[in-house]
Amino acid sequence: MNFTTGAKASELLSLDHIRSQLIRLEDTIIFSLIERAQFARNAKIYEKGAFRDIIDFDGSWVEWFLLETEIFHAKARRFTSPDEFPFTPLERLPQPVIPVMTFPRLLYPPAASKVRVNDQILRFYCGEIVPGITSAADDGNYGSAATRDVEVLQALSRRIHFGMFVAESKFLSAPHDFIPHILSTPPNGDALAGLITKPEVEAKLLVRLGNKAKIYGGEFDADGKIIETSGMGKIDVQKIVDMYRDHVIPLTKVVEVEYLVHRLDDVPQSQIDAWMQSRH
Ligand SMILES: C=C(O[C@@H]1C=C(C(=O)O)C=C[C@H]1O)C(=O)O
Repeated sequence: MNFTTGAKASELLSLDHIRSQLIRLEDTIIFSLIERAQFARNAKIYEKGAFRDIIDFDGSWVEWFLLETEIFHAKARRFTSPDEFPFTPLERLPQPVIPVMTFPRLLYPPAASKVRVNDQILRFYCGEIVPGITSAADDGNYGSAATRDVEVLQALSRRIHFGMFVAESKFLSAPHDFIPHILSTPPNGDALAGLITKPEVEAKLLVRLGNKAKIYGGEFDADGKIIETSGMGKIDVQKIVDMYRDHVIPLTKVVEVEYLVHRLDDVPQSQIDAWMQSRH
């Protein structure tokens, strides 16, 4: 999200604006997956310790790429942006080498600081998505494949953690709907999930995603004439749709609910009372 346009927090937190950002992120994720699908699975790059003798690192080749990439990006202040959530623990990342920009405060920090699902993203992407979009071979392109993996992982992380902005937007639109379920003991996660779930939005997304993937994966001849529109020449389009249905959307909703569960942490009772009064 571009936070430096001078737009007001209320504009940045409008649900329509946030959803437009999610739609734009579909393009990034589809193209990044198409790029990864160019290379073989190269299963060795996901095995922890497989390159230990070469890189002196106990994790996988891809996890090493992720660490080194995020260390470099941290120097360029990437992770001071409100919608960036590194896979690498913050304490392992260096400080920016350029002055940090100021951003409008959109999320509620005591809630936002408690929601991180990058481990789940890494697990489903490496374990299920890569095998679904690559040939079960080893072409030796370990650097190229890992570079594309990092791009997909970072885009998926932004997309899924965007659920916090969605949750904040929905909360501020009707706090009285959410507060009783947040304050119940234990918090009523199912009720919160029911409030944030919009089946019609999800259904439209999956149709749009499939159509985009077919077009983006299409083939053109030397004269620019379209010769293939199934998208299957570059990637198994259905795997992209399945990824959103089975992982991206469900994990985004987990982020929304987890954020809401902590949305009243340290909030003064007077503010909660005022929100409850606002329902009239
Ligand atoms: C992101 C939203 O919240 C939920 C999650 C969605 C998703 O991950 O695509 C879509 C609709 C909702 O069920 C939203 O309402 O736009």
